[in-house]
Amino acid sequence: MREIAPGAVHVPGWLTLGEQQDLVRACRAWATGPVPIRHTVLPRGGVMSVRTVCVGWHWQPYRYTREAHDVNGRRVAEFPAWLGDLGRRALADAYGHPDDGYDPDTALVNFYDGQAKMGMHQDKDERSDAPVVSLSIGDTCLFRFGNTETRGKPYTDVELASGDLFVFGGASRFAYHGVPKVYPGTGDPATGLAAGRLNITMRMTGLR
Ligand SMILES: O=C(O)CCC(=O)C(=O)O
Ligand SMILES: [Fe+2]
Repeated sequence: MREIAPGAVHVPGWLTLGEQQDLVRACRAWATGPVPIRHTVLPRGGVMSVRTVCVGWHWQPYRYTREAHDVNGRRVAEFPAWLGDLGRRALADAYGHPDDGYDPDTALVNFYDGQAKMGMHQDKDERSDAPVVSLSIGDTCLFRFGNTETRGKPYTDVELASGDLFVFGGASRFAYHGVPKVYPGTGDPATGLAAGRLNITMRMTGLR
């Protein structure tokens, strides 16, 4: 466990192998539908290198809706109760105190192949300042965690490996962060993911 910045905590190896296998299975099912996983298209036409499927609420830059209007118009899969339980347990373990009613209602499931990256950004489309809970499975990545003012320095580079938990809330909730690099071939195929990196972020949208 390491505090990267106030409210930002990295917990290496938080998920068991069995939990990682269960999450890989769940993400595989979500990736097929009702809204299939896809490369998100940005408003100015750019295409994200990461592939994303959403649960609970659909994120499309830069808002949440129930239906995936930029994919097939269908309503995304329900956010399952077990995932909320996992999110509360994650938060309690990362912060070392009970979760004060953390109730995530959306998860963004990102799949990175060996070339995929994510630029520095803030998670700020939620109407809530509740923490973001991030779980990583598969290949290790370089995760850059910065500050709330600018995309640039100061930032801290952290390696997120399979099973790692990262929580950012409080003073770090709106910090810029990104994934400059994935290290292909570093994951354990026993998770069920033969290649690439899976990242699941749970959030509270504040919507209803
Ligand atoms: O892949 C990660 O570790 C971060 C993903 C992320 O920042 C996001 O989905 O907003
Ligand atoms: Fe993010």
